[in-house]
Amino acid sequence: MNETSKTISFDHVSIERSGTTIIRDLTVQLPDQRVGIIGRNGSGKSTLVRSLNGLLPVSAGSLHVHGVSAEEGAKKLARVTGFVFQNPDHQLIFPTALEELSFGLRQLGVGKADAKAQGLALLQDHGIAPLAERPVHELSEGQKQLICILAVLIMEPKLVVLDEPFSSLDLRTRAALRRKLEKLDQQVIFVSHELDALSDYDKVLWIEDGAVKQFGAPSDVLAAYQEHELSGADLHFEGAARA
Ligand SMILES: Nc1ncnc2c1ncn2[C@@H]1O[C@H](COP(=O)(O)OP(=O)(O)OP(=O)(O)O)[C@@H](O)[C@H]1O
Repeated sequence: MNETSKTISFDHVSIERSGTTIIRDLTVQLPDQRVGIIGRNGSGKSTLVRSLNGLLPVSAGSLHVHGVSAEEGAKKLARVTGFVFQNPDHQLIFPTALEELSFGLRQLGVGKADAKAQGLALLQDHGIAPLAERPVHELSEGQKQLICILAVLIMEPKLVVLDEPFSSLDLRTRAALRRKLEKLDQQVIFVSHELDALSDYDKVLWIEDGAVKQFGAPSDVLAAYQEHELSGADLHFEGAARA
């Protein structure tokens, strides 16, 4: 494996949504194992990370994710990048948790019985085996979110992208998942408004108006972001209103 194959590289990347350029001419290399992404509402964080598994195409520039070029297509990107959505209803497609977990493994060529056994073992590890056969639509938001995260982790992608996935999780589940993320060998990209959750990450990328505002050590970037966002008496909803 050469260096390029372990790195995310955005080179003068632009990304459009509904004809509007959201990410503009963004260049950054992300070789670090755990990278946090921060920025105001509407700054372009989700748009940026959605390009990593081909959910959104790059409209200009070049993107490489662990040796795969975005030009090779969404399917190839999706094979290296597991993506956990903000909203579980955008991710869950099967009637039960166990089917959701088994499906990914079946796609990777694992036999039916093995896939089921591995899915069940993972649910057991997280103390939620009783949810295995429950209809997904009957689960709480937090339970659904946990299933989404496990459905990605069970496939052991080279890159795990989490787009603000902890908002419905209780304290205990959050802490357990954080510990799990810490132990992962894969690269993790974590979009979050919870700055404390990123303080021990390797690097933090601050996105503003679809461009890199700052990229560096968490201690520097998180402090600069807080200072920038909370200083001044004229706090208003500029970021949230950008549309
Ligand atoms: N489907 C869409 N079509 C057109 N524009 C969109 C679409 N989705 C998002 N946008 C716009 O793209 C911009 C960036 O949105 P994005 O969701 O990437 O921001 P974000 O930084 O992830 O925000 P948040 O912190 O609120 O999740 C916003 O101006 C938003 O209105």
